[in-house]
Amino acid sequence: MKISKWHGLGNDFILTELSKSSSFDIRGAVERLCDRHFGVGADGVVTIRHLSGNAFEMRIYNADGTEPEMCGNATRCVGLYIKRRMLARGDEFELRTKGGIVRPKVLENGTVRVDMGEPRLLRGEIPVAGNPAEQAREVKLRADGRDFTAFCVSMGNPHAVIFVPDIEAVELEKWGPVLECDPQFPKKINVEFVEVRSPGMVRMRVWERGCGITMACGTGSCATAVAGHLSGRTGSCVTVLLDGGELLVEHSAADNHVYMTGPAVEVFRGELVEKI
Ligand SMILES: N[C@@H](CCC[C@H](N)C(=O)O)C(=O)O
Repeated sequence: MKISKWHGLGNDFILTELSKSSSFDIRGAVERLCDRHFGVGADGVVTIRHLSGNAFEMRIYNADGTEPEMCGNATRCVGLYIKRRMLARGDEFELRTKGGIVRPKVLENGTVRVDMGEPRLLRGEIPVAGNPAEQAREVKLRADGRDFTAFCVSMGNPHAVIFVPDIEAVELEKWGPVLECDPQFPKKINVEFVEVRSPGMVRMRVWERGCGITMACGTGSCATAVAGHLSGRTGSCVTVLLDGGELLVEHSAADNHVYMTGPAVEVFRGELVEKI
């Protein structure tokens, strides 16, 4: 099996391409592949399949083997993969995912801008317990004897954005796993702690569902930008400072879509020795 290793700001993936007719199911091997001692090592596995023209199917699996709906950093990696391998014409592609359709565009400087579509704000869409037709802007949470208020947003996958005065005081490894599994989130949730530095800049750290702490989260950055914008804490365009680097995210007033721009890096290409 041919693979390549990619990362978006240190959020790393094993990427493999499937043929149109392949019925190969990688799920059973994901945990082993992502193991940093006994496998290749990664936060997740991504498969892509060419459908037709510029349209591709993208699927993502977390390091624990679960299958989330969407992954922002992977969409940039897949965009650049398609362009480099010349799998389709031009610079703009359509990725069909379980969380909806997104459109990466490879820019002249090699970074990738992705149209991530519209954020979903209703409890029923995210999902968050409670009235499915209401928004979840002030969800009360508790972990380790502390109270938190989260602004929940789905970018195809679910996020709880928690604004804090001081990111350095956040005990991510302690609070993250508790909040991820709060019973108000029937599909669990990704947890972002965010310190607003200015209307155009935030510092964010993430606890990802199915992975734990990662160096960056693309969908989490988009959810953060939406929560910051709609709650009046930031403008519509923010630089998100992550452990692994920076993303630029715009929540457009013109079409209500979220646009994420940042790097994608191919680290190596290889072949798995073990048959999976
Ligand atoms: N790192 C990703 C998100 C990956 C999926 C997430 N762990 C989930 O379970 O929803 C990103 O860059 O968006």
